Amino acid sequence: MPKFAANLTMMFTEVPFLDRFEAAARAGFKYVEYLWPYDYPAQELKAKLNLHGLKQVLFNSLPGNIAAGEWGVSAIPGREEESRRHIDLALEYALVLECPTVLIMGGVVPPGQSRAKYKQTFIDNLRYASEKFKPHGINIVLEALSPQVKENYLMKTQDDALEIIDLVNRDNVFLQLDYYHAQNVEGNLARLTDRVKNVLYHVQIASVPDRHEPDEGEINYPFIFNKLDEIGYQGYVGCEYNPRSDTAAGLGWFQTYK
Ligand SMILES: O=C(O)[C@@H](O)C(=O)CO
Ligand SMILES: [Mg+2]
Repeated sequence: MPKFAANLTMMFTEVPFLDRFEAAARAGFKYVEYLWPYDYPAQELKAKLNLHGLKQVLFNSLPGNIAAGEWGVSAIPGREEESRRHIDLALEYALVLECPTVLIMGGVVPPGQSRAKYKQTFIDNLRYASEKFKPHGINIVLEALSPQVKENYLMKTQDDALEIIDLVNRDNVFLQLDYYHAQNVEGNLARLTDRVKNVLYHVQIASVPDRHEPDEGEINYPFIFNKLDEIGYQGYVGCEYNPRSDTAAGLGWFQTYK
């Protein structure tokens, strides 16, 4: 049975961020993930996790200048120093939070720029991250994002991410499969799951097309959860969706899994 993690960036937004840990625990979650921890001291976040008996399973490296359209700097040529600062900071947080996995954000490739150069920059920075994280047993994941959410992101399909994982060629760099993005771009989710199973390390879910609870829309999630069991997936499943209304009221789908 999948181990579900509440995504505290999207869920429980009825309460301030630091109160979402308690709300997730009350709703029956044992695991949490969220985009970025950096607005808070790591020790303060760890205290919240401990207080509510939660384990942090994922967070991201910094995104760069979101207002300027950035979504990660680790693939941007000329921003290597900044990328490595982001990676070092992510490691500091991962150690305090005892978080086993960090998503390294790649970047948007502006139209007209060389995708090959962005890819190579990302590979170089990922090798830096891999070496830094390796002695601590921390893993890296890469995620493909659909254009609906982030146009011109370096990785749009799972194959884009798989190619980079292959070229990085390090044993602590894996795939984060977000079924919401995968359905937007690729579909064929059961076969896709089989195809990526050897590098699959984190999963995220939401309905398509509306990115709500996984109990509506065009993806049959009970079937996908069985599929994950069938391939022996041992990782976490992040609930990265925008609740239709009240988060707790929308958790009917979760009752059979907690
Ligand atoms: O799917 C998403 O948007 C997130 O998982 C994320 O990490 C943003 O890059
Ligand atoms: Mg995602």
